[in-house]
Amino acid sequence: MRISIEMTDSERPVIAILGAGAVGLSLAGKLAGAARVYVLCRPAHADAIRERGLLMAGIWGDRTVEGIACIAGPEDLPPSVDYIFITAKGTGTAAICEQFAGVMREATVVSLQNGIGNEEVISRYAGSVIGGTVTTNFSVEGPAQVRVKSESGPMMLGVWSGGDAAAGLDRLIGIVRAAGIPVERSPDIRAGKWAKSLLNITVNPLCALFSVPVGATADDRLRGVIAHLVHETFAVMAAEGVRVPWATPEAYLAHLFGVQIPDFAAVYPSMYYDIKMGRKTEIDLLNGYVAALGERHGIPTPYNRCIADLIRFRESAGPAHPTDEALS
Ligand SMILES: NC(=O)c1ccc[n+]([C@@H]2O[C@H](COP(=O)([O-])OP(=O)(O)OC[C@H]3O[C@@H](n4cnc5c(N)ncnc54)[C@H](O)[C@@H]3O)[C@@H](O)[C@H]2O)c1
Ligand SMILES: CC(C)(CO)[C@@H](O)C(=O)[O-]
Repeated sequence: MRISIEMTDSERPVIAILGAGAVGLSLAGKLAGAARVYVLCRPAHADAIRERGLLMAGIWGDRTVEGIACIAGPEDLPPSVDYIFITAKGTGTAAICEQFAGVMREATVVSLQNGIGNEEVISRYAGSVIGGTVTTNFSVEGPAQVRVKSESGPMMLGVWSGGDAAAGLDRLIGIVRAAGIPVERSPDIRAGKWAKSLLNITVNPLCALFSVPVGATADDRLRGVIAHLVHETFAVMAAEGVRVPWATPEAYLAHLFGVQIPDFAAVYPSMYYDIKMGRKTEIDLLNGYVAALGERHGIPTPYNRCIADLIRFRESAGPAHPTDEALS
């Protein structure tokens, strides 16, 4: 299927997507059906988008999307932007906020990033902040070429901070839904970020350390480690007053092994690609975050601390495989 987007339609909302990787490019491909989309792209993706459009494959549809505008900085954006999505890794949030600080002051900024702490950083720059989670697997297959492989729930969006966030959220949910992305309103997005992080705290580092897909973490020899990671995280969440949809660690473990791991069995999580490409991971926003909070509350978190240290060591050892720097 070939989709052309009419870019002269001034009625369409204007959306900027900052970070054109697996999530950002896939989001751009879908949102282009309902909005004027501007994407902050590295040159390899920008050149390919200008030359032949964005190639999408997988469960969000097979298509070539034209009409996406690639930008190199805030100066390339139109004067008024309705929403800014941040889809860079958490390691790049502060730098992107600095670069786009002028535009963010007036905009509603949405984070779809994994881990805890991004919205706090964004709130220091943005007029309004919407927190988000996306429990879907995306990967970059080549320049401006993405595949959406599996999904285990809708995108969740909820008010984080700022006076205009509530009104902006209703409109945004309408736009995302019109674009064909499953999305729901989160009544408590702070808890929602923790709920999503449970999956990333358990499977992401193990898959990254051992170069295995998500399904491999159901191995009997890893289940005990995962159970400790979950118990520690629940203790820290309780101390923080965070209430996730599962009342006990056991209830979440049943969901993890019964639903989420089977849903993502064949795919590799984002941290696996970071290690493969020799990039810094989001471990400080996941297991490292749990360990740091545990220390503050006097809660022992030896499993999360150990996993965080193993990942930090693995990061310092460089790429796992030859890397295509142009796409990183
Ligand atoms: N990949 C997934 O399946 C998945 C699913 C759910 C959530 N997430 C989360 O979404 C976020 C994005 O993940 P991803 O897998 O798309 O990462 P990614 O590394 O594929 O993409 C991020 C992109 O942002 C770009 N970028 C970062 N800073 C930039 C800057 N200052 N200027 C220009 N470009 C910049 C990088 O070059 C990279 O291409 C992460 O927080 C991740 O944990 C990923
Ligand atoms: C859902 C998930 C584990 C699957 O890719 C994703 O959050 C990721 O890759 O980090």
